[in-house]
Amino acid sequence: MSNSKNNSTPVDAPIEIVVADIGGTNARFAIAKIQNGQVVTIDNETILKTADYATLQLAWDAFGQKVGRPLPKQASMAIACPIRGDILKFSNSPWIIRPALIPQQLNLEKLVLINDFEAIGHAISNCQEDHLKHVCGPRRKESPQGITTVVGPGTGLGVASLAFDTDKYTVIPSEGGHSSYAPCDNIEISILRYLKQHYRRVSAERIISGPGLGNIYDALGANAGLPVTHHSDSNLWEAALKGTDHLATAALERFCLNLGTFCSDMALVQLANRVVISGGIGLLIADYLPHSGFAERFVDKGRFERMLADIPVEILTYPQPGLLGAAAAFAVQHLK
Ligand SMILES: Nc1ncnc2c1ncn2[C@@H]1O[C@H](COP(=O)(O)OP(=O)(O)OP(=O)(O)O)[C@@H](O)[C@H]1O
Repeated sequence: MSNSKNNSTPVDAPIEIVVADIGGTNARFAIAKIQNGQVVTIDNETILKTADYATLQLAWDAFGQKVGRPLPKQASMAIACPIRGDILKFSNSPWIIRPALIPQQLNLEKLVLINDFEAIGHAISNCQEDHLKHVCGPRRKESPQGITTVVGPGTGLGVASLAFDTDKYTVIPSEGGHSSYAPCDNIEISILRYLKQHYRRVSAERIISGPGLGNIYDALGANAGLPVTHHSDSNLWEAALKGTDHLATAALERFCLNLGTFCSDMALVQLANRVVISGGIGLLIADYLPHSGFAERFVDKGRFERMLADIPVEILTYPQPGLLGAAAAFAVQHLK
């Protein structure tokens, strides 16, 4: 399961914890076993729709019923919002979390709360190499050192950086997905113009996310004078990837171009020497992206083109990285 960088010699008794990855669309739960600072197993994986539950507590209870035995009294939760202040509000879901009340509400003795993208950072550091698929740039031959930029389109657009120092790593969360959308050509300027009619401010997340494909599709349609609007994100993604709707496929190609620009923008900001793409959408486009215009856009940075051409870009294909990352974050803290 893990090739964690933590070296611990004593043999601890294994402990079981609940791990959760709470996004804007999905609330994922599982039971993880941890021993000697390593994630040993992750079982009972359950994916619930956040929209089906009024609160985190109700979703937690539904998970408990599915497991069918009392849940462990320790938990690690990755949450799609900044972990700051007395009240945590999601950008893309009506759930509200009061960290001080959770232990009592969920009958917990120990709780670790981390940003969902911080969890992805831990997952990247703890997954096996075969869960990292090469997209473009040189193929990495050695363990990463220095800074890895992590970009994850899902319901929103997560961004973090991972700082590796010999056998240790630090995850630095950010809210980079809310930086302003930067159009690169006339088509993208027309997409920005269209979206400005609907949003006071157009952040990168409005384009580079699951719902972003719908925004691009509607904008391309409106700009071409076509009477089209999309109705369901999942149908649109399916049509785009299968090639059954040529406008959806054009929107997907534009999505990949914008993802390329955004990834290299973030790599420059963080002075990274590696980029990893994650998120539900990363997984969805893992086979499409290497054959799209992504790579060309990634290096299209004027005087910095050669620097970007030397950066390997990979996609994290581990199926539930938020759960692995939440478990790994708990394991790191448990060792301290
Ligand atoms: N078949 C599908 N089912 C659900 N969502 C889909 C599907 N296909 C594409 N999508 C898009 O993917 C998004 C969900 O992505 P993901 O699975 O990463 O969710 P999440 O973890 O809740 O997101 P986040 O962590 O960014 O809040 C949806 O908002 C939707 O736009």
